[in-house]
Amino acid sequence: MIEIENVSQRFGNRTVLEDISLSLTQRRIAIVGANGSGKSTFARLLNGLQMPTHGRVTVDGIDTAKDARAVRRKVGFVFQNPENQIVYPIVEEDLAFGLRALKLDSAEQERRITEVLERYDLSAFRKHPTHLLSGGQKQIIAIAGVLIMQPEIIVFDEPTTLLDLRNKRRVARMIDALPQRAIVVTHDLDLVADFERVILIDQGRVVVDDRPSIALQRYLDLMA
Ligand SMILES: Nc1ncnc2c1ncn2[C@@H]1O[C@H](COP(=O)(O)OP(=O)(O)OP(=O)(O)O)[C@@H](O)[C@H]1O
Repeated sequence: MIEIENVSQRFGNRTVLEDISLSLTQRRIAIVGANGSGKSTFARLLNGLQMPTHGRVTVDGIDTAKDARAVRRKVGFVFQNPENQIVYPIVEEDLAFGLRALKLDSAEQERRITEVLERYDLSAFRKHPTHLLSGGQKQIIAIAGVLIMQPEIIVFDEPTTLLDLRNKRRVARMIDALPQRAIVVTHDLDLVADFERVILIDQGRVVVDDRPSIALQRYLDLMA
């Protein structure tokens, strides 16, 4: 479980998140809000990419500010732009990169790479140069690179923003099928319409925390 206790985030003298306390337990949670409302900052706090200025974030009791590495083993993070995530020139090398940190033996690495490529119908791309993939393919490979680590929770920061309709649907299906818990920051309201919980952030504060039918309508009202 992710526990956020009295968290505020400041950059210089600017307050981006103000006194947020939440327990994130549901299987599918969406974070929505206007541009600049603080959603990505919130997401980055959840796996220790960002430490809170005030308060604390814990994952199963582990404080992100004390052991970010242990937290990152539990909480994977998918960036909006896969260019931030793909580092190696060949698909299979990129997938192997994260696994090395887990110190798995080579047979287990191989098993996981084959399994994730098969599961997402990507086997033909195994030896493919990553820079020749389309934007949509890059995003799918970037997500596969997080899933292969088998984190318990996955945070997605606007995973469909750069994608065409077909790839948006593909990523939506990937998220839907995940056995893990997922927390998704998005402007794509269709993506999260069936989620269990939607948190609306406005000007750094949680203004609605409810089921989608209520929270998404409040978001639409706020944007009107
Ligand atoms: N590292 C940083 N240093 C300074 N300011 C930052 C930093 N990270 C974010 N900010 C500022 O915090 C505010 C909130 O940014 P954030 O990216 O969290 O918003 P967002 O809700 O995700 O926006 P969008 O929907 O446009 O992606 C912005 O004004 C941004 O410029």
